[in-house]
Amino acid sequence: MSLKLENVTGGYTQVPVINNITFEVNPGELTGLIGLNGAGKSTTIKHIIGLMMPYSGEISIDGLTLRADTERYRRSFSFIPETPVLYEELTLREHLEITAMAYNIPAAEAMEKAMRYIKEFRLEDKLDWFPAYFSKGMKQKVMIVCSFMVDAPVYVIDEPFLGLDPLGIHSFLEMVKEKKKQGAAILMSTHVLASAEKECDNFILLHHGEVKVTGTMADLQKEMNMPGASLDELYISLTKEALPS
Ligand SMILES: Nc1ncnc2c1ncn2[C@@H]1O[C@H](COP(=O)(O)OP(=O)(O)OP(=O)(O)O)[C@@H](O)[C@H]1O
Repeated sequence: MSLKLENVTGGYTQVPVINNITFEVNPGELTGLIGLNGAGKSTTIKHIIGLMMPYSGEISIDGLTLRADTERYRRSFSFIPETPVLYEELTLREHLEITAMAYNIPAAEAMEKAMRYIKEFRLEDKLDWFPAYFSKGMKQKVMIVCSFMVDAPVYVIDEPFLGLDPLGIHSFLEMVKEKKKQGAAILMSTHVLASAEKECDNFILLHHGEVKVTGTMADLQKEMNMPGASLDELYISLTKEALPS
């Protein structure tokens, strides 16, 4: 199933932010959403996950839209936010349980799926801990486990690298590869361009709320007439007008 944005324009009540955005995230592929601070990445993601409604245009997952079938649309994707959002009064185990309930996954099956990720992140002795005792990276890992324990066709991931240690990043990337192999379409926003260049199959370069260029590294290099350029170089060139001279 693919995630499709067609001519999406949107923003906050008085502040238009994204303008006529069109792109597609295909099954089995990791697509990087790249842009400067304020480019509109989080706003785009908020529209995809249904926290905001577009002024115009359409967002669909395999033809399914939020407007037409809210519940099925919401169950078609799983989201990892940039800032972990955990319930202070629930333990790690209870977070796994409510995620299973939200997605209608039988409890035993959900725990079996979750435990693979819990072990990979070395959290198995923390199942009965409350979030107040977790570090920032541990909270981020809980969000990743809650998202990946759901077998969704689409994953939306907002800046996953910043709170994780190198071992955590390695484990996370292995999980992403596994999801890709299973055919998931994954959209990931990040500023960590070296990792994005290495790991992503496709890129969407956003600037001032508009999609400037999309495609593989080879497509971007060709489109921007910069053969052999790194993602870092392409990105800086694209945003030069925004940098101080
Ligand atoms: N709640 C809000 N109300 C009004 N405007 C907002 C709100 N949140 C963000 N914006 C504006 O929307 C624009 C895009 O912000 P957004 O958070 O989407 O950027 P981003 O690309 O995710 O940036 P970053 O890399 O810093 O996370 C910015 O101009 C920002 O000021």
